[in-house]
Amino acid sequence: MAQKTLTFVTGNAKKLEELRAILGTNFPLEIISHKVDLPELQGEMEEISIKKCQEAARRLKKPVLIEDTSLCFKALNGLPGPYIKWFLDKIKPEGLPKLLTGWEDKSAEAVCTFAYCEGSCEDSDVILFQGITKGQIVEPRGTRDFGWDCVFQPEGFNKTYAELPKEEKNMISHRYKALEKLRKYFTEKL
Ligand SMILES: O=P(O)(O)OP(=O)(O)OP(=O)(O)OC[C@H]1O[C@@H](n2cnc3c(O)ncnc32)[C@H](O)[C@@H]1O
Ligand SMILES: [Mg+2]
Repeated sequence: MAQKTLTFVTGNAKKLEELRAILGTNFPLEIISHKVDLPELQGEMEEISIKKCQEAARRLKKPVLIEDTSLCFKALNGLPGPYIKWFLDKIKPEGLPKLLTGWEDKSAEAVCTFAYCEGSCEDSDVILFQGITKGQIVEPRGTRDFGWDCVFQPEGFNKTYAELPKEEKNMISHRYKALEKLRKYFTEKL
């Protein structure tokens, strides 16, 4: 029998690459990707992910998985948070540590929220899987191939995400932690 599929809707090829590397072959569903840059409302992380998932389901008319990533600076009460994409776009990674110039506290949380919905997708039908990795915002170091990786140094490491080998990032990252919850859910369900 053909393997069941799960459609991951994202406009970001690096997210898809990490998801495939993290889930590997030890996952009961075949992942199909659908490249759409979905509109994102303003609000709290969870609310943004729920609405993004509902919009994906409305467009594709089948069960969908989406993901939204935030980078939350403690000194700024959680900002840029879900708006990190636009900060990065305008001020580039080197601008991010500058936002914290006036603060001694450079701590931040990388938060990944996957949202899955299967059927009618009322708010209560959307299931969330969240992973958080704590770290520090530092001057850019390492490769520049993925977002803010070069300015985020995870707790317990002296390398930024961008300096760590991909396999190592994928063993400790916010995305890994969220995907472990998702894996558990689908492994038990199927
Ligand atoms: O289509 P979607 O899935 O929304 O993809 P996106 O690129 O728009 O992603 P988000 O809306 O979640 O915005 C998150 C921003 O953070 C970046 N990002 C996401 N995960 C990252 C990671 O693990 N390391 C570094 N940057 C990351 C990403 O490139 C965006 O600029
Ligand atoms: Mg987006």
